Amino acid sequence: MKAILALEDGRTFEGESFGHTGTTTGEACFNTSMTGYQEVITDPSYRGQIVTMTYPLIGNYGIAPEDSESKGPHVRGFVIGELCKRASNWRSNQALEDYFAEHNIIGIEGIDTRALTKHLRSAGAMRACLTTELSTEEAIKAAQDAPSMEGSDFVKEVSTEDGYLWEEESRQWTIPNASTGQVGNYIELPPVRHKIVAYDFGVKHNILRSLRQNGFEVEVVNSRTSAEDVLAKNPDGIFLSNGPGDPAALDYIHAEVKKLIGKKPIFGICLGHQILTHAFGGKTFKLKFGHRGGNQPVKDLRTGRISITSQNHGFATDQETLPEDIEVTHINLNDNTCEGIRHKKYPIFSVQYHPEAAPGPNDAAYFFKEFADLIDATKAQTNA
Ligand SMILES: NC(=O)CC[C@H](N)C(=O)O
Repeated sequence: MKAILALEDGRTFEGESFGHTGTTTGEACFNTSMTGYQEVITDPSYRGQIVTMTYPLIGNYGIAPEDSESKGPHVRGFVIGELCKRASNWRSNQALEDYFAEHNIIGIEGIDTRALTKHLRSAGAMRACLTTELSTEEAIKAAQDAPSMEGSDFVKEVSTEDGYLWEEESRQWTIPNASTGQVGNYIELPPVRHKIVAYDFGVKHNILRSLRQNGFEVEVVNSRTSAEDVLAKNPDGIFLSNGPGDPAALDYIHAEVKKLIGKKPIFGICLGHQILTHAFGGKTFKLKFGHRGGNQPVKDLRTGRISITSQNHGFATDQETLPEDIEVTHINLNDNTCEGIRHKKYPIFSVQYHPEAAPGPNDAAYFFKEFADLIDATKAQTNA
């Protein structure tokens, strides 16, 4: 069916819908990863966004249940150049189109995603409307009437209702075993060394998996859990997850995290890093068009080492607002924005990017081990 993507500044694109039909609005953004569309679609941090993939052909390996980063899709709409009609992958059990139809997600193909991306890069992030039923004028109006990403709290929509213990399935996929027919190859998990509590602001499964694979037992809790309740569990450390929306709109979370500073080792990723920024008394701001993809260069200022990282964020820490006690440890080499911080006195650090990848490079995977080492050092100090 004919579909229209309209931006709030009046620019429009026409294409064909796939999956669901109807009308949806959200913030238009682009992701430059060459693979990993399923991880992007199911990453809760994309809540409220209409995502464009710059890679020209999408859907070629279908959907495989184990590759989802959460229980279902979170994007508000999906914009691509060309949809591959026939998925080819032995692990896939569904075509992207059918997955979208099942979950009521509107996709649009046949879009000049290069022109759209260049426009967003020069004009900045914008609200958008994706529709199969409105006229062009109506669609532009709907984009203009959509709520802004700034000030939006989407964490309350994606956090787990009840707490749970992460059960690691430790599966590393390989080709099917020819003699047993079994698919998947199970890796041995290390014994549990540390028990931590993870705040779920929209956590990706591969973060929980990476933590477990580094010797953590992970108890996941709702985003509204009080600092008192977390400390009552007496964890060895606390993890602050990624998540959607504007980090500045989460005062009720900043206040709880503030109470945890100096009490336990803390590690934060993406939204977790931005929440720590606020808890330290710093501020975040909206980037012009965000960092989303698998090739973002980050420099570790302490070692000079450069990592190619997986990223997905539209806001960033304002370095000028950080108090004396906080050191900027990492910067993005494309625009020099803050990508990592560390407390000078307490065992607390965070990164703006995604060491768990999924999708993207694994250069930064060492942070999970660093967190384990930091807890070891803290325990040794307390026992000394
Ligand atoms: N991946 C994330 O945690 C994203 C954090 C935040 N929602 C941002 O866009 O900056």
